[in-house]
Amino acid sequence: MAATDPVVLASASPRRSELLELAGIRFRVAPADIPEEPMPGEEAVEHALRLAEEKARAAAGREADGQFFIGADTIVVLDGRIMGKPTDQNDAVRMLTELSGKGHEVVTAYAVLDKQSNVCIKRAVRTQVVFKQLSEQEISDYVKTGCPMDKAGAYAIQGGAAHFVREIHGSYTNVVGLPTCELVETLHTIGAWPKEEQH
Ligand SMILES: Cc1cn([C@H]2C[C@H](O)[C@@H](COP(=O)(O)OP(=O)(O)OP(=O)(O)O)O2)c(=O)[nH]c1=O
Repeated sequence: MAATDPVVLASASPRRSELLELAGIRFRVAPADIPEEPMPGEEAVEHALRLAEEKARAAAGREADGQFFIGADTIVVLDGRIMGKPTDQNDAVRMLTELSGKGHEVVTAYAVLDKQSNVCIKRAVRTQVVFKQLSEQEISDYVKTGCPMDKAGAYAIQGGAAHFVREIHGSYTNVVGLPTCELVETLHTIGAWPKEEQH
C-alpha cells in the first residue's frame, strides 16, 4: 500500500475532522464505537491513551482498506479526577460548577496505528485551562444551548464557552480534540504523510 493513501480517522467527532482538514491531511472517516468507562484504578493519561489505541485498533480491525489509523480521546482532568462527557443536563451543570473559577487540565491522547507493521505510536498532550468564576445563570444559559452534551468536561472552548476561559497554557487544538502540531509530527515519523504532501 502506498504511503500516500488517505489515513483513516477512527472518530465520529466533527471537531477532529475539521482539525485534520485544517492541517491539510488527506483522510477518510471510520468511527469506532467503544465503551469509554475508566477501568478501576486507571489514571487519567493512561485511560486516554488506552481509549485512543482501542479506537484505532477497532477501526483497523473492521475496515478492509487503509494502512494508517488514528484514534483519539479527550478528557478533562480536575484534581486528578477524569471528567468525560456529561450524562445529562444536570451532570453538565455539576461539571461546569466544579470547573468554575479554577484551573484544570485537558488531555488528548492519540494513537497512530500502522496496520501493516502493527507499529502503534501513542502520545498524550496536556493543556492547562483556567476558567473565570461562572455565575449560576451563565452555567444554566450555556447548558440550555445543548452544546455541552457531547463534550468532555461539558464545554467547548471553540464554541459558547470560549469566554469562560481566562488562561490557556499549551496547545489550543488539543482542547478542541486533536493536538495537530504533535499529530502531524507523528504522521511524518510513522510514514503516513510524506512531507511533500504538505499544503
Ligand atoms: C474540552 C473540549 C472537548 N471537546 C470535545 C472533543 C471530543 O469530540 C469530545 C470528547 O469526547 P471523545 O470521547 O474524546 O470523542 P468523541 O466521542 O466526540 O469522538 P470519537 O470517540 O468518535 O473520536 O469533547 C470540544 O469539542 N471542545 C472542548 O473545548
